[in-house]
Amino acid sequence: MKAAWKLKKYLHPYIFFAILAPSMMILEVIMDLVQPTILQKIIDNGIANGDEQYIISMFGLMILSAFIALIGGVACSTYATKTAVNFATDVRQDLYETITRFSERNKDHFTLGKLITNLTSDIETLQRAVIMLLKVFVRGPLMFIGAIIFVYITARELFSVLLYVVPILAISVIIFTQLTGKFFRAVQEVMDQMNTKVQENLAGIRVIKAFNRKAHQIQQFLEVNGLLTKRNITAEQVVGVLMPLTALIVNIGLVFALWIGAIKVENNIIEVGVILAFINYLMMILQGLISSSNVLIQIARAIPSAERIVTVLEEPNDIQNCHEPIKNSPRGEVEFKNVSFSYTKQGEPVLKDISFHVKAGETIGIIGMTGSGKSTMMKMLPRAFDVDQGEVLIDQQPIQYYDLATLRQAIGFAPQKAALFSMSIEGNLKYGKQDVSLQEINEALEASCAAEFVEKLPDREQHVLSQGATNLSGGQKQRLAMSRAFIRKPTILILDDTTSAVDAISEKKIQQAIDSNFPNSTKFIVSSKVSSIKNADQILVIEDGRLIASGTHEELLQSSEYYMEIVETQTEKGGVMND
Ligand SMILES: Nc1ncnc2c1ncn2[C@@H]1O[C@H](COP(=O)(O)OP(=O)(O)OP(=O)(O)O)[C@@H](O)[C@H]1O
Repeated sequence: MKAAWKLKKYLHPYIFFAILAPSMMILEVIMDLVQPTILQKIIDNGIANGDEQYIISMFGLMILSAFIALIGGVACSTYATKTAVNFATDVRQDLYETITRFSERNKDHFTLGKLITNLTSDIETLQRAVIMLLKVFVRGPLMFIGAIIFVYITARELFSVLLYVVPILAISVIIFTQLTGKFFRAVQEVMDQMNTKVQENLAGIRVIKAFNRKAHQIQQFLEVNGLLTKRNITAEQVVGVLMPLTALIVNIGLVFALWIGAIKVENNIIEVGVILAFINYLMMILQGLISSSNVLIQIARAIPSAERIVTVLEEPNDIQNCHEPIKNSPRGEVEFKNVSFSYTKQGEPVLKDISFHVKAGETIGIIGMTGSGKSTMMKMLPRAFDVDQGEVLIDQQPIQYYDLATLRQAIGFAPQKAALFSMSIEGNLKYGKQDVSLQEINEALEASCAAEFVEKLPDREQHVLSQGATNLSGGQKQRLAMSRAFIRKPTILILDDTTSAVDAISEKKIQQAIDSNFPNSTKFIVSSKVSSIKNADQILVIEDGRLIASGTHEELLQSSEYYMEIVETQTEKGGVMND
Protein backbone atom coordinates (compact mmCIF):
# COMPACT_ATOMS: atom_id res chain seq x y z
CA MET A 1 0.00 0.00 0.00
CA LYS A 2 2.91 2.29 0.86
CA ALA A 3 4.32 1.64 -2.61
CA ALA A 4 1.03 2.49 -4.30
CA TRP A 5 0.93 5.71 -2.27
CA LYS A 6 4.36 6.67 -3.62
CA LEU A 7 2.92 6.63 -7.15
CA LYS A 8 0.33 9.29 -6.30
CA LYS A 9 2.71 12.02 -7.54
CA TYR A 10 2.01 10.76 -11.08
CA LEU A 11 -1.63 11.74 -10.57
CA HIS A 12 -0.79 15.35 -9.63
CA PRO A 13 -0.73 16.75 -13.19
CA TYR A 14 -4.19 15.28 -13.78
CA ILE A 15 -5.69 16.11 -10.41
CA PHE A 16 -8.39 18.28 -12.04
CA PHE A 17 -9.66 15.32 -14.10
CA ALA A 18 -9.16 13.00 -11.12
CA ILE A 19 -11.56 15.17 -9.07
CA LEU A 20 -13.99 15.76 -11.94
CA ALA A 21 -14.44 12.05 -12.69
CA PRO A 22 -15.85 11.00 -9.28
CA SER A 23 -17.86 14.26 -9.09
CA MET A 24 -19.56 13.34 -12.34
CA MET A 25 -20.12 9.85 -10.97
CA ILE A 26 -21.83 11.31 -7.89
CA LEU A 27 -24.14 13.19 -10.24
CA GLU A 28 -24.93 10.00 -12.18
CA VAL A 29 -25.62 7.95 -9.03
CA ILE A 30 -27.92 10.63 -7.55
CA MET A 31 -29.86 10.74 -10.82
CA ASP A 32 -30.06 6.92 -10.87
CA LEU A 33 -31.28 6.94 -7.25
CA VAL A 34 -34.16 9.36 -7.80
CA GLN A 35 -35.64 7.37 -10.69
CA PRO A 36 -37.36 4.58 -8.69
CA THR A 37 -38.92 7.26 -6.45
CA ILE A 38 -40.25 9.08 -9.55
CA LEU A 39 -41.60 5.73 -10.78
CA GLN A 40 -43.31 5.18 -7.44
CA LYS A 41 -44.92 8.63 -7.67
CA ILE A 42 -46.11 7.95 -11.26
CA ILE A 43 -47.77 4.70 -10.18
CA ASP A 44 -49.17 5.68 -6.78
CA ASN A 45 -50.12 9.32 -7.45
CA GLY A 46 -50.51 9.57 -11.24
CA ILE A 47 -51.88 6.21 -12.46
CA ALA A 48 -53.87 5.47 -9.26
CA ASN A 49 -55.64 8.87 -9.49
CA GLY A 50 -55.82 8.95 -13.32
CA ASP A 51 -53.96 12.29 -13.27
CA GLU A 52 -52.54 12.49 -16.81
CA GLN A 53 -50.89 15.88 -16.31
CA TYR A 54 -49.04 14.55 -13.27
CA ILE A 55 -47.91 11.42 -15.15
CA ILE A 56 -46.55 13.48 -18.08
CA SER A 57 -44.66 15.93 -15.87
CA MET A 58 -43.18 13.10 -13.77
CA PHE A 59 -42.28 11.17 -16.92
CA GLY A 60 -40.49 14.32 -18.20
CA LEU A 61 -38.61 14.51 -14.90
CA MET A 62 -37.63 10.87 -15.27
CA ILE A 63 -36.29 11.43 -18.80
CA LEU A 64 -34.39 14.50 -17.61
CA SER A 65 -32.80 12.65 -14.69
CA ALA A 66 -31.88 9.74 -16.98
CA PHE A 67 -30.32 12.21 -19.44
CA ILE A 68 -28.33 13.96 -16.68
CA ALA A 69 -27.22 10.51 -15.43
CA LEU A 70 -26.06 9.67 -18.95
CA ILE A 71 -24.05 12.90 -19.20
CA GLY A 72 -22.57 12.25 -15.74
CA GLY A 73 -21.62 8.68 -16.72
CA VAL A 74 -20.02 9.67 -20.03
CA ALA A 75 -18.13 12.59 -18.42
CA CYS A 76 -16.93 10.36 -15.58
CA SER A 77 -15.68 7.71 -18.01
CA THR A 78 -13.93 10.32 -20.14
CA TYR A 79 -12.15 12.01 -17.23
CA ALA A 80 -11.31 8.75 -15.46
CA THR A 81 -9.83 7.30 -18.66
CA LYS A 82 -7.89 10.52 -19.34
CA THR A 83 -6.44 10.46 -15.84
CA ALA A 84 -5.62 6.75 -15.82
CA VAL A 85 -4.11 6.62 -19.31
CA ASN A 86 -1.95 9.70 -18.74
CA PHE A 87 -0.94 8.42 -15.32
CA ALA A 88 0.09 5.08 -16.86
CA THR A 89 1.95 6.79 -19.72
CA ASP A 90 3.97 8.91 -17.27
CA VAL A 91 4.81 5.96 -15.01
CA ARG A 92 5.80 3.89 -18.06
CA GLN A 93 7.98 6.75 -19.37
CA ASP A 94 9.72 7.20 -16.01
CA LEU A 95 10.19 3.48 -15.63
CA TYR A 96 11.67 3.20 -19.11
CA GLU A 97 14.04 6.11 -18.47
CA THR A 98 15.07 4.61 -15.13
CA ILE A 99 15.80 1.26 -16.75
CA THR A 100 17.71 2.97 -19.56
CA ARG A 101 19.88 4.75 -16.98
CA PHE A 102 20.53 1.53 -15.07
CA SER A 103 24.16 0.63 -14.51
CA GLU A 104 25.21 -2.93 -15.26
CA ARG A 105 25.01 -3.70 -11.54
CA ASN A 106 21.45 -2.29 -11.36
CA LYS A 107 20.48 -4.44 -14.34
CA ASP A 108 21.88 -7.54 -12.68
CA HIS A 109 19.35 -7.07 -9.83
CA PHE A 110 16.40 -7.72 -12.16
CA THR A 111 15.69 -10.26 -14.85
CA LEU A 112 14.79 -9.08 -18.34
CA GLY A 113 11.42 -10.86 -18.11
CA LYS A 114 10.57 -9.02 -14.89
CA LEU A 115 11.43 -5.63 -16.37
CA ILE A 116 9.26 -6.32 -19.42
CA THR A 117 6.38 -7.37 -17.13
CA ASN A 118 6.84 -4.10 -15.19
CA LEU A 119 6.63 -2.06 -18.38
CA THR A 120 3.61 -3.90 -19.77
CA SER A 121 1.21 -5.87 -17.58
CA ASP A 122 2.04 -4.19 -14.24
CA ILE A 123 1.33 -0.76 -15.70
CA GLU A 124 -1.79 -2.10 -17.40
CA THR A 125 -3.04 -3.39 -14.01
CA LEU A 126 -2.36 -0.01 -12.41
CA GLN A 127 -4.18 1.79 -15.21
CA ARG A 128 -7.24 -0.43 -14.73
CA ALA A 129 -7.11 0.12 -10.97
CA VAL A 130 -7.03 3.93 -11.40
CA ILE A 131 -10.03 3.82 -13.76
CA MET A 132 -11.89 1.61 -11.30
CA LEU A 133 -10.95 3.85 -8.41
CA LEU A 134 -12.21 6.99 -10.14
CA LYS A 135 -15.37 5.42 -11.53
CA VAL A 136 -16.53 2.66 -9.29
CA PHE A 137 -14.90 3.45 -5.95
CA VAL A 138 -17.42 6.27 -5.57
CA ARG A 139 -20.25 4.54 -7.39
CA GLY A 140 -20.32 1.31 -5.36
CA PRO A 141 -20.54 2.66 -1.80
CA LEU A 142 -22.60 5.70 -2.86
CA MET A 143 -25.16 3.55 -4.62
CA PHE A 144 -25.26 1.11 -1.69
CA ILE A 145 -25.74 3.81 0.98
CA GLY A 146 -27.90 6.03 -1.27
CA ALA A 147 -30.29 3.16 -2.07
CA ILE A 148 -30.67 2.35 1.65
CA ILE A 149 -31.44 6.04 2.36
CA PHE A 150 -33.98 6.16 -0.49
CA VAL A 151 -35.66 2.99 0.81
CA TYR A 152 -36.03 4.81 4.11
CA ILE A 153 -37.52 7.86 2.34
CA THR A 154 -39.69 6.15 -0.28
CA ALA A 155 -40.48 2.72 1.16
CA ARG A 156 -40.04 3.14 4.92
CA GLU A 157 -42.61 0.42 5.60
CA LEU A 158 -40.33 -2.13 3.91
CA PHE A 159 -37.10 -0.86 5.48
CA SER A 160 -37.03 -3.69 8.04
CA VAL A 161 -36.81 -6.21 5.15
CA LEU A 162 -33.34 -4.81 4.40
CA LEU A 163 -32.15 -5.94 7.81
CA TYR A 164 -32.57 -9.57 6.68
CA VAL A 165 -31.84 -9.30 2.99
CA VAL A 166 -28.76 -7.02 2.92
CA PRO A 167 -26.54 -9.18 5.20
CA ILE A 168 -27.42 -12.29 3.14
CA LEU A 169 -26.63 -10.42 -0.10
CA ALA A 170 -23.40 -9.01 1.35
CA ILE A 171 -22.19 -12.44 2.50
CA SER A 172 -22.98 -14.08 -0.85
CA VAL A 173 -21.26 -11.30 -2.81
CA ILE A 174 -18.16 -11.49 -0.58
CA ILE A 175 -17.97 -15.28 -0.93
CA PHE A 176 -18.50 -15.03 -4.68
CA THR A 177 -15.82 -12.39 -5.27
CA GLN A 178 -13.30 -13.95 -2.86
CA LEU A 179 -13.61 -17.41 -4.39
CA THR A 180 -13.61 -16.30 -8.02
CA GLY A 181 -10.73 -13.89 -7.28
CA LYS A 182 -8.69 -16.76 -5.81
CA PHE A 183 -9.28 -19.02 -8.81
CA PHE A 184 -8.58 -16.31 -11.40
CA ARG A 185 -5.37 -15.35 -9.57
CA ALA A 186 -4.28 -18.97 -9.91
CA VAL A 187 -4.98 -18.71 -13.67
CA GLN A 188 -2.86 -15.53 -13.85
CA GLU A 189 0.06 -17.24 -12.10
CA VAL A 190 0.18 -20.01 -14.72
CA MET A 191 -0.22 -17.40 -17.45
CA ASP A 192 2.96 -15.69 -16.17
CA GLN A 193 4.77 -19.04 -16.17
CA MET A 194 3.65 -19.64 -19.73
CA ASN A 195 4.82 -16.19 -20.88
CA THR A 196 8.26 -16.83 -19.40
CA LYS A 197 8.44 -20.23 -21.10
CA VAL A 198 7.41 -18.83 -24.49
CA GLN A 199 9.86 -15.91 -24.19
CA GLU A 200 12.73 -18.24 -23.25
CA ASN A 201 11.93 -20.77 -25.98
CA LEU A 202 11.62 -18.20 -28.75
CA ALA A 203 14.86 -16.48 -27.71
CA GLY A 204 16.73 -19.78 -27.65
CA ILE A 205 15.08 -21.39 -30.66
CA ARG A 206 18.39 -21.91 -32.48
CA VAL A 207 19.99 -23.61 -29.49
CA ILE A 208 16.89 -25.77 -29.04
CA LYS A 209 17.15 -26.91 -32.67
CA ALA A 210 20.92 -27.36 -32.58
CA PHE A 211 20.67 -29.59 -29.51
CA ASN A 212 17.61 -31.35 -30.90
CA ARG A 213 15.59 -30.51 -27.78
CA LYS A 214 12.39 -29.60 -29.62
CA ALA A 215 10.44 -32.51 -28.18
CA HIS A 216 11.62 -31.66 -24.65
CA GLN A 217 10.65 -27.97 -25.04
CA ILE A 218 7.26 -28.88 -26.54
CA GLN A 219 6.68 -31.27 -23.63
CA GLN A 220 7.51 -28.50 -21.13
CA PHE A 221 5.14 -26.14 -22.94
CA LEU A 222 2.40 -28.77 -23.06
CA GLU A 223 2.68 -29.23 -19.28
CA VAL A 224 2.25 -25.54 -18.51
CA ASN A 225 -0.43 -25.17 -21.19
CA GLY A 226 -2.27 -28.15 -19.71
CA LEU A 227 -2.10 -26.61 -16.25
CA LEU A 228 -3.46 -23.35 -17.67
CA THR A 229 -6.38 -25.22 -19.26
CA LYS A 230 -7.11 -27.02 -15.98
CA ARG A 231 -7.07 -23.85 -13.90
CA ASN A 232 -9.19 -21.98 -16.47
CA ILE A 233 -11.78 -24.75 -16.44
CA THR A 234 -11.81 -24.85 -12.61
CA ALA A 235 -12.21 -21.06 -12.42
CA GLU A 236 -15.05 -21.09 -14.96
CA GLN A 237 -16.70 -24.02 -13.13
CA VAL A 238 -16.54 -22.10 -9.86
CA VAL A 239 -18.19 -19.12 -11.59
CA GLY A 240 -20.67 -21.51 -13.19
CA VAL A 241 -21.73 -22.85 -9.77
CA LEU A 242 -21.49 -19.62 -7.78
CA MET A 243 -23.30 -17.36 -10.27
CA PRO A 244 -26.64 -19.22 -10.21
CA LEU A 245 -26.25 -19.77 -6.45
CA THR A 246 -25.81 -16.04 -5.86
CA ALA A 247 -28.68 -15.31 -8.27
CA LEU A 248 -30.83 -17.80 -6.32
CA ILE A 249 -30.08 -16.03 -3.02
CA VAL A 250 -30.86 -12.64 -4.64
CA ASN A 251 -34.11 -14.00 -6.04
CA ILE A 252 -35.09 -15.49 -2.67
CA GLY A 253 -34.48 -12.03 -1.17
CA LEU A 254 -36.69 -10.46 -3.85
CA VAL A 255 -39.48 -13.00 -3.36
CA PHE A 256 -39.27 -12.45 0.37
CA ALA A 257 -39.52 -8.67 -0.14
CA LEU A 258 -42.42 -9.06 -2.58
CA TRP A 259 -44.26 -11.37 -0.22
CA ILE A 260 -43.99 -8.97 2.72
CA GLY A 261 -44.84 -6.09 0.35
CA ALA A 262 -47.95 -7.91 -0.96
CA ILE A 263 -49.18 -8.48 2.60
CA LYS A 264 -48.73 -4.76 3.34
CA VAL A 265 -50.53 -3.75 0.11
CA GLU A 266 -53.39 -6.06 1.01
CA ASN A 267 -53.60 -4.44 4.44
CA ASN A 268 -53.53 -1.00 2.76
CA ILE A 269 -50.33 -0.06 4.57
CA ILE A 270 -48.45 0.69 1.32
CA GLU A 271 -49.24 1.06 -2.36
CA VAL A 272 -47.97 -1.00 -5.36
CA GLY A 273 -45.51 1.73 -6.51
CA VAL A 274 -43.67 1.45 -3.22
CA ILE A 275 -42.96 -2.25 -3.82
CA LEU A 276 -41.67 -1.48 -7.32
CA ALA A 277 -39.40 1.29 -6.00
CA PHE A 278 -38.22 -1.01 -3.21
CA ILE A 279 -37.28 -3.82 -5.66
CA ASN A 280 -35.37 -1.28 -7.76
CA TYR A 281 -33.48 -0.05 -4.71
CA LEU A 282 -32.75 -3.60 -3.65
CA MET A 283 -31.12 -4.23 -7.04
CA MET A 284 -29.13 -1.01 -6.59
CA ILE A 285 -27.94 -2.17 -3.16
CA LEU A 286 -26.78 -5.40 -4.79
CA GLN A 287 -25.05 -3.49 -7.61
CA GLY A 288 -23.35 -1.24 -5.05
CA LEU A 289 -22.08 -4.27 -3.16
CA ILE A 290 -20.74 -5.99 -6.29
CA SER A 291 -19.04 -2.78 -7.53
CA SER A 292 -17.44 -2.13 -4.15
CA SER A 293 -16.01 -5.63 -3.88
CA ASN A 294 -14.76 -5.53 -7.50
CA VAL A 295 -12.90 -2.31 -6.73
CA LEU A 296 -11.32 -3.91 -3.68
CA ILE A 297 -10.22 -6.90 -5.76
CA GLN A 298 -8.77 -4.64 -8.44
CA ILE A 299 -6.89 -2.63 -5.83
CA ALA A 300 -5.58 -5.80 -4.18
CA ARG A 301 -4.29 -6.90 -7.57
CA ALA A 302 -2.72 -3.52 -8.32
CA ILE A 303 -0.78 -3.29 -5.04
CA PRO A 304 1.85 -5.96 -5.92
CA SER A 305 2.21 -4.37 -9.37
CA ALA A 306 2.74 -0.96 -7.75
CA GLU A 307 5.32 -2.48 -5.39
CA ARG A 308 7.23 -4.04 -8.27
CA ILE A 309 7.22 -0.76 -10.20
CA VAL A 310 8.34 1.30 -7.21
CA THR A 311 11.20 -1.16 -6.53
CA VAL A 312 12.55 -0.49 -10.02
CA LEU A 313 11.95 3.26 -9.84
CA GLU A 314 13.75 3.46 -6.49
CA GLU A 315 16.70 1.26 -7.43
CA PRO A 316 19.66 3.47 -6.48
CA ASN A 317 21.95 4.10 -9.45
CA ASP A 318 25.48 3.34 -8.33
CA ILE A 319 27.12 5.15 -11.26
CA GLN A 320 26.58 8.88 -10.84
CA ASN A 321 28.22 12.11 -11.89
CA CYS A 322 30.31 13.76 -9.19
CA HIS A 323 29.74 17.35 -8.10
CA GLU A 324 31.12 19.73 -10.81
CA PRO A 325 32.47 17.03 -13.15
CA ILE A 326 35.17 17.60 -15.80
CA LYS A 327 33.50 18.35 -19.11
CA ASN A 328 36.66 18.57 -21.25
CA SER A 329 37.18 15.62 -23.52
CA PRO A 330 40.24 13.59 -22.39
CA ARG A 331 43.39 13.09 -24.52
CA GLY A 332 43.44 9.37 -23.84
CA GLU A 333 46.17 8.67 -21.28
CA VAL A 334 44.94 5.74 -19.14
CA GLU A 335 46.26 4.37 -15.89
CA PHE A 336 45.03 1.53 -13.68
CA LYS A 337 46.43 1.77 -10.12
CA ASN A 338 46.05 -1.38 -7.98
CA VAL A 339 42.55 -2.00 -9.33
CA SER A 340 40.48 -4.77 -7.75
CA PHE A 341 36.88 -5.54 -8.59
CA SER A 342 34.25 -8.12 -7.78
CA TYR A 343 30.76 -8.48 -9.30
CA THR A 344 29.29 -9.59 -5.99
CA LYS A 345 30.07 -8.52 -2.45
CA GLN A 346 30.80 -12.05 -1.25
CA GLY A 347 32.39 -13.30 -4.49
CA GLU A 348 36.08 -13.65 -5.22
CA PRO A 349 37.50 -10.60 -7.05
CA VAL A 350 37.47 -10.85 -10.84
CA LEU A 351 40.23 -8.21 -11.09
CA LYS A 352 43.08 -8.41 -8.59
CA ASP A 353 45.45 -5.54 -7.93
CA ILE A 354 45.90 -4.55 -11.59
CA SER A 355 48.27 -1.70 -12.42
CA PHE A 356 49.44 -0.41 -15.83
CA HIS A 357 49.98 2.86 -17.65
CA VAL A 358 49.11 3.72 -21.24
CA LYS A 359 50.21 6.87 -23.10
CA ALA A 360 47.65 8.65 -25.28
CA GLY A 361 47.67 7.23 -28.80
CA GLU A 362 49.19 3.85 -27.87
CA THR A 363 47.80 0.48 -28.92
CA ILE A 364 47.33 -1.98 -26.08
CA GLY A 365 46.73 -5.67 -26.62
CA ILE A 366 45.04 -7.63 -23.84
CA ILE A 367 45.33 -11.40 -23.89
CA GLY A 368 44.37 -14.15 -21.48
CA MET A 369 42.27 -17.25 -21.05
CA THR A 370 38.48 -17.26 -21.21
CA GLY A 371 37.04 -15.78 -18.03
CA SER A 372 40.36 -14.25 -16.94
CA GLY A 373 38.80 -10.77 -16.61
CA LYS A 374 39.73 -9.02 -19.87
CA SER A 375 36.22 -7.72 -20.67
CA THR A 376 35.64 -6.78 -17.05
CA MET A 377 38.80 -4.64 -17.13
CA MET A 378 37.52 -2.79 -20.20
CA LYS A 379 34.10 -2.21 -18.59
CA MET A 380 35.82 0.05 -16.04
CA LEU A 381 36.65 2.61 -18.76
CA PRO A 382 33.11 3.76 -19.71
CA ARG A 383 32.24 3.23 -16.02
CA ALA A 384 29.87 0.34 -16.65
CA PHE A 385 31.13 -0.57 -13.16
CA ASP A 386 33.24 1.32 -10.64
CA VAL A 387 36.29 -0.35 -9.10
CA ASP A 388 36.10 -1.69 -5.53
CA GLN A 389 39.71 -0.83 -4.71
CA GLY A 390 42.41 1.19 -6.44
CA GLU A 391 41.88 3.83 -9.09
CA VAL A 392 41.37 4.26 -12.81
CA LEU A 393 42.90 7.52 -14.05
CA ILE A 394 42.33 9.24 -17.36
CA ASP A 395 44.78 12.03 -18.20
CA GLN A 396 45.92 11.64 -14.57
CA GLN A 397 42.44 12.45 -13.21
CA PRO A 398 40.32 9.85 -11.39
CA ILE A 399 37.75 8.57 -13.87
CA GLN A 400 34.88 9.45 -11.48
CA TYR A 401 35.76 13.16 -11.89
CA TYR A 402 34.68 13.10 -15.53
CA ASP A 403 31.19 13.96 -16.63
CA LEU A 404 29.67 10.60 -17.59
CA ALA A 405 28.37 11.82 -20.94
CA THR A 406 31.74 13.41 -21.83
CA LEU A 407 33.63 10.28 -20.80
CA ARG A 408 31.37 7.93 -22.75
CA GLN A 409 31.35 10.27 -25.74
CA ALA A 410 35.15 9.95 -25.86
CA ILE A 411 35.01 6.16 -25.96
CA GLY A 412 34.22 3.97 -28.94
CA PHE A 413 33.30 0.52 -27.60
CA ALA A 414 32.75 -2.53 -29.76
CA PRO A 415 31.55 -5.15 -27.30
CA GLN A 416 32.09 -8.88 -27.48
CA LYS A 417 28.44 -9.45 -28.40
CA ALA A 418 27.66 -7.11 -31.28
CA ALA A 419 24.22 -5.97 -29.92
CA LEU A 420 22.80 -4.50 -33.12
CA PHE A 421 19.31 -3.05 -33.33
CA SER A 422 16.44 -3.98 -35.65
CA MET A 423 16.81 -0.97 -37.93
CA SER A 424 18.85 -0.10 -41.02
CA ILE A 425 22.63 -0.49 -41.07
CA GLU A 426 22.85 3.32 -41.33
CA GLY A 427 20.59 3.66 -38.25
CA ASN A 428 22.83 1.28 -36.33
CA LEU A 429 25.96 3.19 -37.27
CA LYS A 430 24.33 6.46 -36.26
CA TYR A 431 24.16 5.05 -32.73
CA GLY A 432 27.88 5.82 -32.73
CA LYS A 433 27.42 9.39 -33.92
CA GLN A 434 24.18 11.00 -35.01
CA ASP A 435 25.26 13.71 -37.43
CA VAL A 436 27.34 11.68 -39.85
CA SER A 437 27.57 11.99 -43.63
CA LEU A 438 27.20 9.08 -46.02
CA GLN A 439 30.91 9.42 -46.72
CA GLU A 440 31.76 8.95 -43.03
CA ILE A 441 29.47 5.90 -42.92
CA ASN A 442 31.22 4.39 -45.90
CA GLU A 443 34.66 5.13 -44.41
CA ALA A 444 33.69 3.39 -41.16
CA LEU A 445 32.30 0.40 -43.08
CA GLU A 446 35.49 0.30 -45.16
CA ALA A 447 37.76 0.38 -42.08
CA SER A 448 36.02 -2.63 -40.50
CA CYS A 449 35.91 -4.54 -43.82
CA ALA A 450 32.10 -4.40 -43.60
CA ALA A 451 31.83 -2.49 -46.88
CA GLU A 452 32.50 -5.65 -48.90
CA PHE A 453 29.29 -7.36 -47.72
CA VAL A 454 27.18 -4.19 -47.30
CA GLU A 455 27.84 -3.25 -50.96
CA LYS A 456 26.38 -6.58 -52.05
CA LEU A 457 23.09 -5.99 -50.24
CA PRO A 458 20.31 -4.72 -52.56
CA ASP A 459 19.64 -1.64 -50.43
CA ARG A 460 23.21 -1.34 -49.07
CA GLU A 461 23.44 0.75 -45.88
CA GLN A 462 19.65 1.06 -45.86
CA HIS A 463 19.36 -2.71 -45.39
CA VAL A 464 17.18 -3.37 -42.36
CA LEU A 465 18.54 -5.81 -39.77
CA SER A 466 16.22 -8.33 -38.15
CA GLN A 467 15.86 -8.51 -34.37
CA GLY A 468 19.23 -9.61 -32.98
CA ALA A 469 20.63 -9.15 -36.54
CA THR A 470 19.84 -12.79 -37.24
CA ASN A 471 20.02 -12.03 -40.97
CA LEU A 472 23.80 -11.50 -40.64
CA SER A 473 26.65 -13.88 -39.94
CA GLY A 474 28.66 -13.65 -36.70
CA GLY A 475 31.61 -12.03 -38.51
CA GLN A 476 29.35 -9.53 -40.31
CA LYS A 477 27.81 -8.50 -37.01
CA GLN A 478 31.25 -7.99 -35.48
CA ARG A 479 32.32 -5.83 -38.43
CA LEU A 480 29.25 -3.60 -38.08
CA ALA A 481 29.84 -3.29 -34.34
CA MET A 482 33.37 -2.13 -35.12
CA SER A 483 32.10 0.37 -37.73
CA ARG A 484 29.77 1.80 -35.08
CA ALA A 485 32.71 2.30 -32.72
CA PHE A 486 34.97 3.72 -35.46
CA ILE A 487 32.43 6.26 -36.69
CA ARG A 488 32.68 8.42 -33.58
CA LYS A 489 36.46 8.77 -34.08
CA PRO A 490 36.93 8.14 -30.39
CA THR A 491 39.77 9.23 -28.14
CA ILE A 492 39.73 5.76 -26.61
CA LEU A 493 38.83 2.84 -28.85
CA ILE A 494 37.99 -0.51 -27.24
CA LEU A 495 37.59 -3.60 -29.37
CA ASP A 496 36.55 -6.45 -27.09
CA ASP A 497 37.31 -9.66 -28.96
CA THR A 498 35.63 -8.29 -32.06
CA THR A 499 37.60 -10.25 -34.61
CA SER A 500 37.01 -13.75 -33.23
CA ALA A 501 34.65 -14.49 -36.14
CA VAL A 502 36.58 -12.49 -38.75
CA ASP A 503 38.90 -14.25 -41.22
CA ALA A 504 42.66 -13.65 -40.97
CA ILE A 505 42.96 -11.59 -44.17
CA SER A 506 40.15 -9.21 -43.15
CA GLU A 507 41.58 -8.97 -39.65
CA LYS A 508 44.91 -7.81 -41.01
CA LYS A 509 43.16 -5.19 -43.18
CA ILE A 510 41.20 -4.00 -40.13
CA GLN A 511 44.41 -3.66 -38.08
CA GLN A 512 45.99 -1.56 -40.82
CA ALA A 513 42.87 0.62 -41.09
CA ILE A 514 42.87 1.19 -37.32
CA ASP A 515 46.55 2.20 -37.37
CA SER A 516 46.09 4.67 -40.21
CA ASN A 517 42.65 6.07 -39.21
CA PHE A 518 43.21 6.43 -35.49
CA PRO A 519 46.86 7.40 -34.96
CA ASN A 520 46.03 9.61 -31.97
CA SER A 521 43.42 7.39 -30.31
CA THR A 522 44.33 5.11 -27.45
CA LYS A 523 43.40 1.65 -28.67
CA PHE A 524 42.61 -1.34 -26.48
CA ILE A 525 42.36 -4.59 -28.40
CA VAL A 526 41.12 -7.55 -26.36
CA SER A 527 41.66 -10.92 -27.93
CA SER A 528 42.50 -14.50 -27.20
CA LYS A 529 44.42 -14.66 -30.51
CA VAL A 530 48.08 -13.58 -30.47
CA SER A 531 47.77 -12.53 -34.13
CA SER A 532 45.28 -9.81 -33.15
CA ILE A 533 47.53 -8.09 -30.59
CA LYS A 534 51.03 -8.98 -31.72
CA ASN A 535 51.85 -5.53 -33.11
CA ALA A 536 50.55 -3.58 -30.09
CA ASP A 537 52.84 -1.08 -28.34
CA GLN A 538 52.16 -2.93 -25.12
CA ILE A 539 50.56 -6.30 -24.43
CA LEU A 540 48.93 -7.04 -21.06
CA VAL A 541 48.79 -10.72 -20.15
CA ILE A 542 45.95 -11.53 -17.77
CA GLU A 543 45.62 -14.74 -15.83
CA ASP A 544 42.79 -15.32 -13.36
CA GLY A 545 42.19 -11.58 -12.82
CA ARG A 546 45.88 -10.71 -12.36
CA LEU A 547 48.20 -8.87 -14.70
CA ILE A 548 51.05 -11.38 -14.82
CA ALA A 549 53.18 -9.82 -17.57
CA SER A 550 53.35 -6.81 -19.86
CA GLY A 551 55.56 -5.60 -22.69
CA THR A 552 55.84 -5.83 -26.46
CA HIS A 553 55.46 -9.15 -28.25
CA GLU A 554 59.24 -9.55 -28.50
CA GLU A 555 59.79 -8.62 -24.86
CA LEU A 556 57.12 -11.05 -23.68
CA LEU A 557 58.61 -13.88 -25.72
CA GLN A 558 61.74 -13.41 -23.59
CA SER A 559 60.15 -12.59 -20.23
CA SER A 560 56.82 -14.50 -19.95
CA GLU A 561 56.62 -18.26 -20.04
CA TYR A 562 52.84 -18.04 -19.97
CA TYR A 563 52.77 -15.80 -23.08
CA MET A 564 55.28 -18.06 -24.78
CA GLU A 565 52.99 -21.00 -24.05
CA ILE A 566 50.00 -19.21 -25.62
CA VAL A 567 52.04 -18.39 -28.72
CA GLU A 568 53.28 -21.96 -29.04
CA THR A 569 49.82 -23.45 -28.57
CA GLN A 570 48.34 -21.17 -31.23
CA THR A 571 51.16 -21.86 -33.68
CA GLU A 572 50.72 -25.62 -33.13
CA LYS A 573 46.99 -25.29 -33.73
CA GLY A 574 47.75 -23.61 -37.05
CA GLY A 575 46.92 -20.10 -35.81
CA VAL A 576 47.99 -17.38 -38.22
CA MET A 577 50.67 -15.01 -37.01
CA ASN A 578 50.27 -11.93 -39.16
CA ASP A 579 53.49 -10.89 -40.88
N1 LIG B 1 27.73 -9.48 -14.97
C1 LIG B 1 28.47 -10.41 -14.32
N2 LIG B 1 28.08 -10.84 -13.10
C2 LIG B 1 28.80 -11.75 -12.42
N3 LIG B 1 29.93 -12.31 -12.89
C3 LIG B 1 30.37 -11.94 -14.10
C4 LIG B 1 29.66 -10.97 -14.87
N4 LIG B 1 30.33 -10.78 -16.05
C5 LIG B 1 31.43 -11.60 -15.99
N5 LIG B 1 31.45 -12.28 -14.83
C6 LIG B 1 32.49 -13.24 -14.38
O1 LIG B 1 33.73 -12.55 -14.32
C7 LIG B 1 34.78 -13.35 -14.79
C8 LIG B 1 35.56 -12.59 -15.88
O2 LIG B 1 34.71 -12.42 -16.97
P1 LIG B 1 35.17 -11.59 -18.25
O3 LIG B 1 34.01 -11.50 -19.17
O4 LIG B 1 35.81 -10.34 -17.83
O5 LIG B 1 36.29 -12.58 -18.84
P2 LIG B 1 37.04 -12.50 -20.22
O6 LIG B 1 38.48 -12.66 -19.92
O7 LIG B 1 36.65 -11.29 -21.00
O8 LIG B 1 36.50 -13.81 -20.89
P3 LIG B 1 36.23 -14.12 -22.44
O9 LIG B 1 37.55 -14.22 -23.12
O10 LIG B 1 35.51 -15.43 -22.42
O11 LIG B 1 35.40 -13.01 -22.94
C9 LIG B 1 34.18 -14.65 -15.27
O12 LIG B 1 34.39 -15.61 -14.26
C10 LIG B 1 32.70 -14.35 -15.39
O13 LIG B 1 31.93 -15.46 -15.04
